[in-house]
Amino acid sequence: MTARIIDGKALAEQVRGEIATRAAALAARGEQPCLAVLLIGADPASAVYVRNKVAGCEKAGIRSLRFDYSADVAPDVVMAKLAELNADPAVHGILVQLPLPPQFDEAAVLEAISVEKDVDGFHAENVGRLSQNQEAFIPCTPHGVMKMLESTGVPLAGAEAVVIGRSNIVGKPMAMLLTNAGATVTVCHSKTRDLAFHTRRADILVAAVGKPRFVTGAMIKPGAVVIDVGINRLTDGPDAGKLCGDVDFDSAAQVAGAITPVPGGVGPMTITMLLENTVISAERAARRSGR
Ligand SMILES: Nc1nc2c(c(=O)[nH]1)N[C@@H](CN(C=O)c1ccc(C(=O)N[C@@H](CCC(=O)O)C(=O)O)cc1)CN2
Repeated sequence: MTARIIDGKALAEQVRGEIATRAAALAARGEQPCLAVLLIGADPASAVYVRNKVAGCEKAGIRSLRFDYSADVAPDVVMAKLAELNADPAVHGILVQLPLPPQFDEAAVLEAISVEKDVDGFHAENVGRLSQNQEAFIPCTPHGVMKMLESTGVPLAGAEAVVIGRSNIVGKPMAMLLTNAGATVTVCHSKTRDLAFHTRRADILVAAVGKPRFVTGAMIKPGAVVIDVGINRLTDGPDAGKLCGDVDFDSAAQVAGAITPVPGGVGPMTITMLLENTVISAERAARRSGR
């Protein structure tokens, strides 16, 4: 079998077109969507992601505000900026790019963002709402994965889904979304005994481990949908300098029914869902002010 490729770049383009239409309609009603992005420190990957978020906003007709801080900035300075942005009615979305330097208490920073403007969906209240299947901002990467799964037409209700990874950003919200959609979900992680026993049972396999080419074809059920959330830069070997996922694409594509590539899979959908959450927040603000 050779798997069908789930093209995240193409899907992202299509969804971004719809987002731009919604943003233009809001602007015409006097509520131009606006996203504030805070980048702390000089992590090169974070700088790329923030640049891409700002560029994505511009293309979709979303205003963006960018605030850059040195790695040694005092947490109080960032907290004061968040309070200012929370109070600004022209700002609909606020995000702090992760990871943060060590002097920061990540949970405290994420909780300092207003729940209504938490377009990353990392605030504990949004996480709680998602776990109860209530309306909430959904974290962008797992939300993008759900859109990709929908695009394949694979039935989620009753499916066996296995998520490898239990991070707050991807693994846990991914498991909640799949559960809410009716899948039977197993969450595997570094302490899981006999990982392959679980992965080989999965109709839907989501890999978010952070280990290059960790999931091989031998660990995949024939015909499964394989979603690769990993983004790893290889440091040695013939592919040094290249990006790869957590899935060994070549062997996995021989077994899976459908698979996401890296790059060009889940990554582009992550930023797309951020843009959508910002537009949703602006639509709610417009409704509240009767526009
Ligand atoms: N505040 C947040 N911080 C982080 C998040 C997040 O959702 N919110 N997620 C990740 C990083 N991330 C977005 O911030 C992100 C990662 C990757 C991509 C992407 O488009 N990847 C491309 C490859 C890009 C490259 O060349 O490096 C791809 O997979 O095709 C977008 C966003 C951690 N921090």
